[in-house]
Amino acid sequence: MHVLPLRPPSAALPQRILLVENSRSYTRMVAEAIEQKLGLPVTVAASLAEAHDALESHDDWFLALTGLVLADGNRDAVVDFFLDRGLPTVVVSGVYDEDLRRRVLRRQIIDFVLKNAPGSLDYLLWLVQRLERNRRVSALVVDDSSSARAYAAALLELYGYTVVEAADGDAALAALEADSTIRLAVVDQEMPGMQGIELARRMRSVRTRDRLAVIGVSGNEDPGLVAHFLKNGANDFLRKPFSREEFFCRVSQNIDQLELIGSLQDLATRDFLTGLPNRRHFLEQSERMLAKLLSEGEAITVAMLDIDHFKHINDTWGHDAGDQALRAIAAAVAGHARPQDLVARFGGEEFCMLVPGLARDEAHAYFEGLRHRIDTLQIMVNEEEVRVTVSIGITMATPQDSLSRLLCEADRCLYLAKAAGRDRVQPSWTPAASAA
Ligand SMILES: Nc1nc2c(ncn2[C@@H]2O[C@H](COP(=O)(O)OP(=O)(O)OP(=O)(O)O)[C@@H](O)[C@H]2O)c(=O)[nH]1
Repeated sequence: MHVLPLRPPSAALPQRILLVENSRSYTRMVAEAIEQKLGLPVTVAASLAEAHDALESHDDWFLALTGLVLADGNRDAVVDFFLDRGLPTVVVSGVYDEDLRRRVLRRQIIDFVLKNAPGSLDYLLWLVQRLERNRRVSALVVDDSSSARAYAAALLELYGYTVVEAADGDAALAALEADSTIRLAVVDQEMPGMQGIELARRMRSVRTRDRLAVIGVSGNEDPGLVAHFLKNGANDFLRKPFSREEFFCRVSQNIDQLELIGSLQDLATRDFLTGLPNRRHFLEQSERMLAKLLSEGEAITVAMLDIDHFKHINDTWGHDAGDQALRAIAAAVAGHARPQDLVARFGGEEFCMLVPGLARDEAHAYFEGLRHRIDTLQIMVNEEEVRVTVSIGITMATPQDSLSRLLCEADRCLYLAKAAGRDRVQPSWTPAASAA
């Protein structure tokens, strides 16, 4: 089904955050903000002893946020406590001390956040969300130097990314082709064979800017290098040697941008209520798919589906119940569709589908199956079961067909299905006796 990829459910990954601080007002504020704005569970502890008990009582830890001065330990003892347990850790400190900051960041601590600085809570929330999401992002590190590769890979892993390494351009292109989850590539310029700029150009020809961020890296002082990288498709550039903070900022900014593009694309192409592709997206996709399938001589069925007496559901159980029914039916439509089918919420209570590769009888049976699937849906509203039925009009493309004629014809059949009593599939042809 050509539904845009939904983000994999977060629930599959550990979500719990341990917040360790002796100031109750601070822990309350941070815990509330994380739970309400990010929807992640927070457990609060005021000492290492309480942190120990908390860690024992759950097994779904994702991150620790900790102060450095606690009743039963401070500074290195606190850092050791979390690092010994292998828990990704962010230090939240009440005092600005540059030596301390540097010392802490030399350890495997993710970040050092100043507690009372302006904007610090917003930064902390952004950081937690970024780290949470990074776990679903793969990053490719391309460098012929194994030590440089290991350095960048270790930093990316510290920030939660899944890392794929490549020692040259060809291996990088092969990795990119094999793994569609790679969203970020950190590419060194000075490599034998294909250099970084050429690799950036070739990567860009196979992955557009909305799907992959490329960061060029080089120790070369050549002043033209940055522009050269950017003109060849890189999004950003880092000069070696870079600090881990600079690295993290650049990487995060690029991934943030990629996500922003993704959510704008979602807004433009998805129906907000049901998550299905919207009418405009369906029409664009279908035009392209129809032309291709017709040229290949493939059978194509177009269907319009409308919920029966939907006004009655709204009037009887309320608009929210109507919305719930719409979501349930959308999920049934999406669940019935095969990977090659196009589906959309076409308007109010109307859905549309383009289904390739089925002969008349098969198409009829396919939509009968969908009608039955919706008939048997159990939609619970205020502990009451609401049943819904749908009417479906279907038609098949002829060799020179147009999308607008197919949609009109499916709509005409839908009207006939309604007129004949609803809860039925009405083909534009006379079904063989054994069909459906
Ligand atoms: N809850 C909810 N209702 C919607 C939405 N979009 C459209 N509707 C309602 O859908 C109903 C459509 O009603 P009608 O076009 O009269 O059709 P119907 O009641 O389904 O009757 P038939 O199609 O003739 O079986 C109207 O009451 C709209 O307000 C929506 O997003 N949410």
